[in-house]
Amino acid sequence: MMSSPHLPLDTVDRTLPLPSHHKTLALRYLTLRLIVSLLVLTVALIIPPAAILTHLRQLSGQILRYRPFSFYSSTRAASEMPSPFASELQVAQLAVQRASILTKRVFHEKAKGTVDKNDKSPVTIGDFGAQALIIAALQHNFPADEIVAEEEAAQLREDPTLRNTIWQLVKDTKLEDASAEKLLGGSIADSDSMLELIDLGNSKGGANGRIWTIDPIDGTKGFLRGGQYAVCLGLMVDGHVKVGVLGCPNLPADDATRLTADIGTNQTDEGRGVLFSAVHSEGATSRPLTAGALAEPAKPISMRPLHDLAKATFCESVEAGHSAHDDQAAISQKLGITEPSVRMDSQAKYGSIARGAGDIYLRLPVKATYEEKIWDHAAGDLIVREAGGQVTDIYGKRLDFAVGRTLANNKGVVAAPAAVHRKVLDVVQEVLKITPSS
Ligand SMILES: Nc1ncnc2c1ncn2[C@@H]1O[C@H](COP(=O)(O)O)[C@@H](O)[C@H]1OP(=O)(O)O
Repeated sequence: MMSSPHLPLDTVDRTLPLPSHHKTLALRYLTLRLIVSLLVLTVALIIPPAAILTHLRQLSGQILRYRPFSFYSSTRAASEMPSPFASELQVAQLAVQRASILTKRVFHEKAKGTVDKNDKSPVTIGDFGAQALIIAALQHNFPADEIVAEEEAAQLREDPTLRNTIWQLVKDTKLEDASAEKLLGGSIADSDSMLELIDLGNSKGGANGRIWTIDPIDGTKGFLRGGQYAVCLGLMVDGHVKVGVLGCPNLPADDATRLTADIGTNQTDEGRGVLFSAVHSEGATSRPLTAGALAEPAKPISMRPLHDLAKATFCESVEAGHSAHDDQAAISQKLGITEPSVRMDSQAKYGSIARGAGDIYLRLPVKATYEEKIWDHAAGDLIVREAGGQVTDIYGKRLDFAVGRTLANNKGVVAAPAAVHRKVLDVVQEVLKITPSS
């Protein structure tokens, strides 16, 4: 009987002898299968199945995370799934790094010792310049995203001299790494484009979609005196902060440096500059904010475990008009803290407690009507929470970034390690006479 490709398999006559070259092929095939089976058995006996799975996950993660940039360095362990915000984090870090370079130039060229400290023009120049550079990077990479930023360009449209001063700085400020600079979109085309970019920061904010928050120079007084200030960038998705980056050019680069006072006032740049970052559910990190910052691996940071609240270091604003120093002193005393508070400007306070250089940050309201701005808190709030902290307002509510350009649903800020936050909040409420119903 002839076998036919159209016959069902079980009708083929298997008793027919195979041609000899078929026999050789069959023999080779069986030998190969035997060798493969033996290999699989050996591997399975030596390496536990979980390890094989982990290896496969690592391999797929590495392939998915591959970026053709030499400076790219993810903070996630290789065994984890790729971060959904990897490119946002990378762009945000580089954008903050580039803007920080501009602010340092402004300080050294236009502020340091040369002007009356009442002259706010270095702040204006640094603010507009840093905002333009950050928005240019965001616009290049995520053109559909909205932006809530502090500055608008109307003042520059009326002042050609100021506009030109800023443009000269903006067009000359670049990252050292050419591929990183290219990733951010390179130079802005001209000064008109710069003004248009600055004005893109006019989103109303809210609970829907992707919205970036920018404070180009947070802590203007600190910036002017050569003390603490921060370049702040956060990404919110549907009202929740997912990525936060803080460039703190004047904080000590070494995470282990404990807070004493406004460290770094008018010192050189040597050993200073930190880039704090956090991605929701992925932890917080720090790395030196040097020119080639992202070449350095990011180090995970965490809040200091506080076994004895009396030994806490608490920090607060320098400006008495920004937070109630007297209430904060009373709280500190009730907690048994004997060390004086550490006063510093800007969101550098959030970064400092997140890396365990300090422990508690209190920002108790001075004016009942003041609404905190989302760009003053978005990045810092995420960085502290991802480092093991809790951040609430004085009523114990999480900061609500979903209601517009301000934190209209919150009053004040209480940030502390999660394990002791409730205790700190109890004392805050006792001193402020807040009852659960108030
Ligand atoms: N009455 C106030 N209460 C709280 N924060 C304020 C008040 N007035 C201004 N600020 C904000 O404090 C921030 C600086 O905080 P810090 O004291 O921690 O450095 C500034 O961005 C400033 O916002 P703005 O730029 O709108 O004036």
